[in-house]
Amino acid sequence: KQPTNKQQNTSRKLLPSGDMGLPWIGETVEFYKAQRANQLFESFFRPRMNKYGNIFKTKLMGSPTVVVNGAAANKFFMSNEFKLVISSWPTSSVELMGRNSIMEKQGDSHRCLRGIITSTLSVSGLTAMVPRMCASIQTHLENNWRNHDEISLYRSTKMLTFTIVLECLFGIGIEPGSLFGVFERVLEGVLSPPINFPGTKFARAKKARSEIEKVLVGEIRRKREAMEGGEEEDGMLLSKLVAALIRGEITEEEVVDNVVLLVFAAHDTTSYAITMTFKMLANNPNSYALLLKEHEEIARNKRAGEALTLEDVKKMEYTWQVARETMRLNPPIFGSFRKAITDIQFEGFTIPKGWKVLWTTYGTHYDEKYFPDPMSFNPSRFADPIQSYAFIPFGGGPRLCAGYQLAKLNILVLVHYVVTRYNWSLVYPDEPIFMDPLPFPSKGMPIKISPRSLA
Ligand code: HEM
Repeated sequence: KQPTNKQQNTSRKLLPSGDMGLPWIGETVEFYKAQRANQLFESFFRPRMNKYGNIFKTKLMGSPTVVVNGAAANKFFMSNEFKLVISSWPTSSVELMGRNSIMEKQGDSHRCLRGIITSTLSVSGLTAMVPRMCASIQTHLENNWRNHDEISLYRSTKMLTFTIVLECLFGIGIEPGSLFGVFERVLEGVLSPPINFPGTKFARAKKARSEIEKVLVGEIRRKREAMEGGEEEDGMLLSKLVAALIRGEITEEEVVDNVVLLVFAAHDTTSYAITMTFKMLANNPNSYALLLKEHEEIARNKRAGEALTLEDVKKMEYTWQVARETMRLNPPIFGSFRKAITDIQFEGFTIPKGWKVLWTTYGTHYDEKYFPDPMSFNPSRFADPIQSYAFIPFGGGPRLCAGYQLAKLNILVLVHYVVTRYNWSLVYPDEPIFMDPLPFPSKGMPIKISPRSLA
């Protein structure tokens, strides 16, 4: 008896077949080529989804990998973290972030670290953070934007995000510019091949990582001494981590590795989200007019020099719709790998233990089933509830982005100060986006700026 179409497709998708490219490499070359050109969806995922459906098999970097798309698959694989799958990072990331960072943790130790990190982003944590963030952003604009008529928005937001994570989240004061370059060197190696020969990106990153370690260990020990001498926990993440260290719940290596990981997780993601938000606003003047009205109203109710509050940020509803629509169309992270820790049955498919699973943001963000007319920029679609697990720039389940609230604050507060204080325009409206491995504007998105005051 002939198998039905569905069965034919199913066995084809999951059989290790001859059209999967070379035995070890599989489709890795095609994948990387598409990634570098920021064409992962158009050149890699979409053609295969058209041919095989939302779930298909490929082979990437030596691993049989099942690519999954759609809200049901996202929900299944994300919420079954630790039960059926675990997150799976390349060797270079693990070596550079450290084996003790949250991304390598499972079960109770994951819960413990995550609890400490997210406790700084509770309502009371965020209430205290908003004025600190306003101060960091205004200082940054004062030092890097004032008296300039052109700046690189991407470069500027990278430096700013770095400062915000250290100053506003951890409470580690830094000299502007110091450590930034060293961290950048670590980040450049995070997804490069793990070849530790002099001159390779990975070797440079390893060296930079040990420089950072020295500085951080110094900070941690100073903080520990002060807290053991009676200094109160100040609500910042460094003091919360050191308090847990003193209580014996975590180790010094865990503190170091998680500082490095959080800077990494925050850095290119938030700065890309911010630069693309400005790009979308430049290309959609009607949206910009609405957004500007929202911020002018908030600014008019403030005295000169008065910082924003969490209440003000909550009023930036349309701006958050713009930012979400921007991340739907331009997700900073294209997806993430998992490893099956047991044989998995999903929608009639069997995914054997040890295989990789790759969920992608594009697969649901560009699906008209969830987002009608998916390629058009329409921020107000977020005025209505969105089906769960269809909008996933921050992932979902137990590994949902732990810095989601920080990223949101960073985007909204920066947009506020820029649009109320500057006229701006893109230098290259059609600037291409590259990926290595995260997306970035190829020329750093220069913008022309001039000061403006409220009418
Ligand atoms: C627009 C900005 C950001 C985006 C798009 C983003 C996206 C993501 C995504 C997709 C994940 C899940 C990865 C997976 O499932 O494998 C994730 C995890 C994570 N993110 Fe973010 N992120 C952003 C900003 C931040 C910031 C600012 C921080 C912290 C300072 C942060 C910290 C983390 C951490 C710690 C995890 C791992 C959570 C865990 O394993 O429990 N992220 N992020």
